[in-house]
Amino acid sequence: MSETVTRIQVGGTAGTEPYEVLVGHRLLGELPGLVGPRAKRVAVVHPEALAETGDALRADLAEQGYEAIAIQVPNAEEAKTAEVAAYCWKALGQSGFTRTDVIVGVGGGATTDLAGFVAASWLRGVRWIAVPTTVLAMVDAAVGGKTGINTAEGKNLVGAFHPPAGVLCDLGALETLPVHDYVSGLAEIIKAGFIADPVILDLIESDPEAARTPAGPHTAELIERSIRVKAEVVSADLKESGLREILNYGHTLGHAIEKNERYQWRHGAAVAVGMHFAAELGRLAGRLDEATADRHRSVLESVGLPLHYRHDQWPKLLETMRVDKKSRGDLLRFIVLDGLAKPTVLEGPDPAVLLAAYGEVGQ
Ligand SMILES: NC(=O)c1ccc[n+]([C@@H]2O[C@H](COP(=O)([O-])OP(=O)(O)OC[C@H]3O[C@@H](n4cnc5c(N)ncnc54)[C@H](O)[C@@H]3O)[C@@H](O)[C@H]2O)c1
Ligand SMILES: O=C(O)C(=O)C[C@@H](O)[C@H](O)[C@H](O)COP(=O)(O)O
Ligand SMILES: [Zn+2]
Repeated sequence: MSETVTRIQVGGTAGTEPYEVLVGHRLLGELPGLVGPRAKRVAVVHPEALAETGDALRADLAEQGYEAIAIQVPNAEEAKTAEVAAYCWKALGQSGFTRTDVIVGVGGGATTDLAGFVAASWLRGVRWIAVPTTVLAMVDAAVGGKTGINTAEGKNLVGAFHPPAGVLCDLGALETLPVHDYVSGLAEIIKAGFIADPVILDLIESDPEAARTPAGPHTAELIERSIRVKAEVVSADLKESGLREILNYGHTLGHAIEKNERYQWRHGAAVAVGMHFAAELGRLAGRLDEATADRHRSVLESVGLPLHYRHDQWPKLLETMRVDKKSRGDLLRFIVLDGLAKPTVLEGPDPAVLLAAYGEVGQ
């Protein structure tokens, strides 16, 4: 029986190179074809948790005749540092990596962000391929070419737009993902539902418990729909000159929470609280109807994502939000909804409204 592989094109407009996101099972055989004939060397960047997978990919590529090395990096957010990037640069330098050689990032969003950034910065840009192994990386991080690392001042403050040459979403990888990480990825899926594709919300609401596992009946559809949302946005606005900002829904507060928690919270969990906040902000600013704001609470809670954060942290969170990339000068800017699937920018909200919105979130 032939297996279904869905191919979603990204880019190819406004002078950008097109590439494909493949979604299906047993896709790793596609990797050598994506690496291509020009490369002599391939570096497989993987987190500690995926040491076996990283080594298996390295061995496959070596069998195909490439000089393949594996670069193991820390799990999760600990990989997104200047020190770890420098460690990767050293490994590339020592193996004689040239402009025609290729980096493969296999792992969650933290690994693909790092691997993409290393690819963007090495020799001012080499080809890279993303093999996302978490829900979140499949539907969001690995697609669209935003790469980067954190600094002491905040999240993703250093990075580059450097799209991959291809993305392989092998759904089989999700079998080993802890449920906590699986659910964290649902936050970005729910984000895609609120900003662009409400069918996503209907599918989750039809059976929230099933949505929490890769065995659920709608897993592939939820992942594919979310990728299509992302693909459409980044194809129209790769460098975030406008439309792409909608993908930051829930992230202004979410990133501040992640920093405040020293990155011990998963990104998706922080973004879930951030979306709750954005919904309240939209409602209190007179943009969003009450039913849609309530729907944020119900759908996020139904899959086990958090809605609340510490009340006493507001002054610190506000300070961090000032260096959010959407800020312009002293002007804070938030993505809010004018209604379901109608994202828009709220600039310089009244501080009293901001505080009132946090009043619904803080505990
Ligand atoms: N570039 C973008 O557009 C973009 C978009 C969304 C999120 N992000 C970034 O993505 C990161 C979050 O990514 P994430 O949620 O995938 O978390 P993650 O990368 O931190 O991975 C979570 C944990 O799961 C492990 N892991 C990964 N795949 C596994 C598997 N198949 N089985 C078992 N363990 C596995 C990882 O090693 C890690 O310990 C954040 O840094 C966020 O900023 C980037
Ligand atoms: O791709 C984008 O654009 C996004 O904003 C997607 C977000 O889910 C993602 O977390 C992204 O890394 C945030 O980017 P940042 O520019 O706010 O750091
Ligand atoms: Zn995100």
